[in-house]
Amino acid sequence: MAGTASVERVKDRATGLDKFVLREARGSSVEVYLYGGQVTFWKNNFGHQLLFVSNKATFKPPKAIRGGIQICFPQLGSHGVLEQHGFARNRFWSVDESPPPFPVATSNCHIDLILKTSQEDLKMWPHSYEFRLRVALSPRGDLILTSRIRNISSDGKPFQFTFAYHTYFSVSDISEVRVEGLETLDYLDNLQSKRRCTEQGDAVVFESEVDKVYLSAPPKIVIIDHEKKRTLVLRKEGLPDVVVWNPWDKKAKAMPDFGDDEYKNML
Ligand SMILES: O=P(O)(O)OC[C@H]1O[C@@H](O)[C@H](O)[C@@H](O)[C@@H]1O
Repeated sequence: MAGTASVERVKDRATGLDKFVLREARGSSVEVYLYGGQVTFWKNNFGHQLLFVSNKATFKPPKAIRGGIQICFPQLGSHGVLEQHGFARNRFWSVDESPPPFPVATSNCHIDLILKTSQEDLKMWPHSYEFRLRVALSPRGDLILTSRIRNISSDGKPFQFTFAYHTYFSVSDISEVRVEGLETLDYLDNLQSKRRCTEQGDAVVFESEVDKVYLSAPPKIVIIDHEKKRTLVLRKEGLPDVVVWNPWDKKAKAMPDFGDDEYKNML
């Protein structure tokens, strides 16, 4: 029997935090927390959970939730004066009650969130902005994130920021995974002081720690998980670069909110 799509606000029992649960008629679902505006769960129409969340993730502010899709804003990584990956991932977002219209219609099953400048954040980052995030689930089970960032400072002075969807995908075994779409691209290697290199292989495979920023990547990237016999197709628009990161065993052990062996199951 086919159901209907729904969006429900619930208080998560385990974490005590508010989240939204989006459900589509054919069985897919998504969970998104107001904390961080973070998607932590995405199940497709075949019942597969596609995102990784660490068993050791703390859902306790001010620490970011280790897994799902973190919103890194206004700074990605350590490329600036702010804390690593900026502050948006550890702020409480609000529901955006009256989002401006979208140029093209998105799925009806969605939630609009917003993060605005606070007096406290102005001390660290003196710019007034509105960050609107729409999290939508399509009837096919696709997850679609759309971000709209607006400068609302009274003097109209432009500001710069970096921004990323820091996604943790769930994979069966990282050494059985390949990523297609990044071959032949130039990348900055964070493990070599951001040295610029060129990807040589015909796909990206994993045998050790990786922390690379692929420059001007194409709009379509494919993750092939041989063991799970699953192919995940990612499409992006307006975001040029792609970060590929896996901490591998040594760094995994050094992360307090990440299991020692969990690097095998995330990408
Ligand atoms: O521990 P954090 O702040 O969530 O960062 C995790 C990783 O995030 C990746 O995006 C970076 O490239 C890595 O360098 C970093 O270690």
